[in-house]
Amino acid sequence: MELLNPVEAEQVYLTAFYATLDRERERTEGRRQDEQIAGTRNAQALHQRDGRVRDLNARLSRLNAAEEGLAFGRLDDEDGGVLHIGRIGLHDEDYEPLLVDWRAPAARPFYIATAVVNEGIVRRRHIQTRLRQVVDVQDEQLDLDRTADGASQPGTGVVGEAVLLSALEARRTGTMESIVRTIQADQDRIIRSELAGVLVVQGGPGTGKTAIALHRAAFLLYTHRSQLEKRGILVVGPNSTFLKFIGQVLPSLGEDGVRLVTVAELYPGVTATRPEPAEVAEVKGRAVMAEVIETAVADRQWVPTKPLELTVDRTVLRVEPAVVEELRTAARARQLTHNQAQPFFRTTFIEHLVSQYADIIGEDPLGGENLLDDYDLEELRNEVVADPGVQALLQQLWPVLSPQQLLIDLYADEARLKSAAPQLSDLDREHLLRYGDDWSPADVPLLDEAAELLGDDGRDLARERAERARAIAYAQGSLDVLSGSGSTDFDEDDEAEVLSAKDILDAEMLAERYEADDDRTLAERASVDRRWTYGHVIVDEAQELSPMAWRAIARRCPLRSMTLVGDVAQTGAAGGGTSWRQALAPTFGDRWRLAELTMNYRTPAEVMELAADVLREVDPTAVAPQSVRATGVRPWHLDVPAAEQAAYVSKVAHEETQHGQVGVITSRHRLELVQEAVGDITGITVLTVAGAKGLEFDSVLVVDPDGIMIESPRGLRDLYVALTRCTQRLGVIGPLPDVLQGSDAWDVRT
Ligand SMILES: Nc1ncnc2c1ncn2[C@@H]1O[C@H](COP(=O)(O)OP(=O)(O)OP(=O)(O)O)[C@@H](O)[C@H]1O
Repeated sequence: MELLNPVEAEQVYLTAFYATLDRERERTEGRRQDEQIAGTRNAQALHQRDGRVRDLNARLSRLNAAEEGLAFGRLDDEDGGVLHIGRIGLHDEDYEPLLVDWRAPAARPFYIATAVVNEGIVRRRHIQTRLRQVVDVQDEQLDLDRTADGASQPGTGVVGEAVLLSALEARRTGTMESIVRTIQADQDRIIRSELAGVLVVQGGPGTGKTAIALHRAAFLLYTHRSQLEKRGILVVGPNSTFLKFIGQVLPSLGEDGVRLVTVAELYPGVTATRPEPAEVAEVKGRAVMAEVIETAVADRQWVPTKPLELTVDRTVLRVEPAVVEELRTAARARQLTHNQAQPFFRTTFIEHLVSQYADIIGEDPLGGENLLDDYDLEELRNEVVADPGVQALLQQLWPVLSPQQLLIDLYADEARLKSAAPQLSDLDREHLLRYGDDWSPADVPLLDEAAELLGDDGRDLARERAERARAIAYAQGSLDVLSGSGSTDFDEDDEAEVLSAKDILDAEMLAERYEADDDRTLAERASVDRRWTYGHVIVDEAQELSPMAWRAIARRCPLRSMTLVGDVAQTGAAGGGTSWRQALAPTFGDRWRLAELTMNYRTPAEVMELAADVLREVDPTAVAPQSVRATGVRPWHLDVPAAEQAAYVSKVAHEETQHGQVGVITSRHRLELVQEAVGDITGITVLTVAGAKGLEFDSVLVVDPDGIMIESPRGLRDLYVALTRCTQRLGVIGPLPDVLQGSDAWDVRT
C-alpha cells in the first residue's frame, strides 16, 4: 500500500472530522425542528421545550462557528496515541473522542509542551487548512532522543514558530482574530488560570493581553459553563472602536454569553457621550468623589436653621429645626437608602403636623380633652397630606431623588458643591460646576455611586412591574393557545381525563416560569439592569480606569472573579493608574494576583528599538517587551513644514495602503486637519492616541509627535502607545520631542 505523506494523512482525518461536524449539525438541526413542531400537552412541557430549543440553538451556533479552521493540531504521545486538537470537541458514533476542544485539559500539551518538559508528547503537529483542505503541516519533535529525522527543532522558546510567524506577518483585516492555533505557553497559563479571585495581567504593547483576555473568557465559559451561563461575562474596553475591533473573536470561538461595554455604557438608560476636558474627568474619577456623593445625598436630608411656618387651611403650623432633626435621625437609623427611608420620614413628619394641627383645632375652650375623634383626625391627616405647602416642604426636607437629579442639582449649585465637597479645592469644584442634563463618561461611575446610596426612586419598581405585566400577558397568551388547541391533541375520552393547562397553572404562575426563562439574550437582559452581577468580569486597558470607575465595575462582580489586563506604562487618562498597587488598592486592597507577559507579538524589533527609548523616559526601570520578530524595515522620520504637513500625510497614507491597513495617529489639535486632508478612505483610519488604544495597523504614521507629547500630562506614555501600534511599518512626521531627537533607530527622510 502506498504510504500517505503527512498532508494526505491529515486530510483523511480532516475529512472525517468535517463529516462528523456535518452529521452533528444535521442531527442538531433535526432535533430543533422536531422540537418546534411537536405538539405540547401542557404549559410546563411548553416551557421545557423552549429551554431545549434554546440549548439546541446554542449548540448549532457553536458547531457553525467551528467550520473555519475546525482542526489545527495533533499530538503524538510516547505510547503511539494520537490526539487531534480543534476549535470544538467531536465524538464518533460510539462516543469515542475524535477531536478535542482546545480548552479541554487533554489539549494543554499542545500549548505548553517543550522538548525539555514534553508532557509525554513526542511530536506536536500544526495543521494548516484552507476551507476543508489541509494545505500544510509543520512538525515539532519534542522527544530529544528522536530529533535526527529532520523535523523542525524547538529552540526559540516559541511554540510552533513557523505557524506563529506566518500569523504575525499576515496582513491585518481591521478586526482582531482568534489566536487559538498559536497560543504561547506563558499566555496559556494565564488563559487557564483559575476562575476565582482578581488576576492582573501586566504586559507591554503587543504582548497579547487583549487576545488572552478574550480566549480566557472562552476558556472559562467552556470550563465553568453551568456556573457562568446564567450570569455571563462582562468585558469592559476603552472605547467603542476598540469593542468593534475585538467584537468578532468570541463569536468566532462559538461563545456569545459575553457583554462588551465601555465604562460609559455601564449605566442603563444613560448615553454618556458629552466630551469634557481631561482635568474635569480627572476630578470626577477621584476616590474622594465617593465621599462627595455620600455627603451630597446626606445634604438632601435637610434640617432648616430657623423655625418654618406653614399655613394649612388658615391654621399656622410651626416646624422647629429640632423636631426635623429628631425625625431625620430616626429615619436615618433605619439604615435604608435615601429613597427607601423617605416614606418613614414623610409619615413621621406628617404625623407631627397632624398632631399640632389637631391640638390647635380640637382645643376645648373649656380646657377639657381634645374634642376631635379618630374620624376627625383622619380628615385632618388627609388635609395635611394634600396640602401643596406640605408637599413642597417635604420635597425640600427629604425629596425622592433619581441619581440624575442628584447630580444635576449638585453640579449646578456652588453652595451645594461647597457643602458636599469641602475636600476639593476651589478650582476642582469649579471644574464640576455646570448646568445641563447630558452626561460625560466620567459621570457614569458617579451616577452609579449615587444610585447605590439613593436606592430605588420608583423607576426600577415601575420597570419591574412592566416586565412582570409583559410576562403575564405572554403567559396568558400561551394558556389561551393551549386550551384552544387542547381538543385537537386529544380525542374526547382522553380530554375528559387529562387536566387542561389552565386547570393546573394560572397565567401568573406561568409568568414566573417564563421570567426565569426570558427569551432575550443574556447581554440584552444585563444591559437594562443596573444591578446585574456577572460571573466574571474582564477589563482591558485596565490602567485607564479611575478609582470611581473601579468601584462601579467591582459592584458588578461581588464574587471578585476578574481578569484585569493592561500596561501601566501606557496610561493616558489623567485619572488612570501608573502602578497596579496604587490603582487597585482602594477597591481590591492587596487581594489580587499578578501575571506578567514579556514577548511582543505585534511590533517588529526595529520599531520596538525606537519605542524603547521613550519607555526609558517613562520609567527607567521598565523593561520593554521583546519583539518576536524583525521585519528588516526600519522606521523613518520626516519633518515637514506645518503648512504642508496635512497634505504630505495624506499622500503618504494613500501610498501606504499598498502595505495593508493604515493608521494615522496624531495630536488632538491636528486631528481635524489631518482627517480632512486624508478624506474618508477605506483602509486608512485617522485617530488620536486615546482612540488608538488597543488597536493595531499594518502601517502607522505618527503625525505631530511633539504635539502628542505636550498636549497631555501623560504625553510621553501617549507617544509610547502611538509608536507601538504597527505590525510592519512606522513613519513619524513632524517636529520631534526631545526624547526622540537624535535617535539612530530610524532613517531620516529628506
Ligand atoms: N500567541 C499568539 N499567536 C498569534 N498572534 C498573537 C499571539 N499573541 C498575540 N498575538 C497578536 O499580537 C497582536 C497584539 O496582541 P494584543 O492586541 O492582544 O496585545 P496587547 O498586549 O493587548 O497590546 P496593547 O497593550 O498594545 O494594546 C495581535 O494581533 C494578536 O493577535
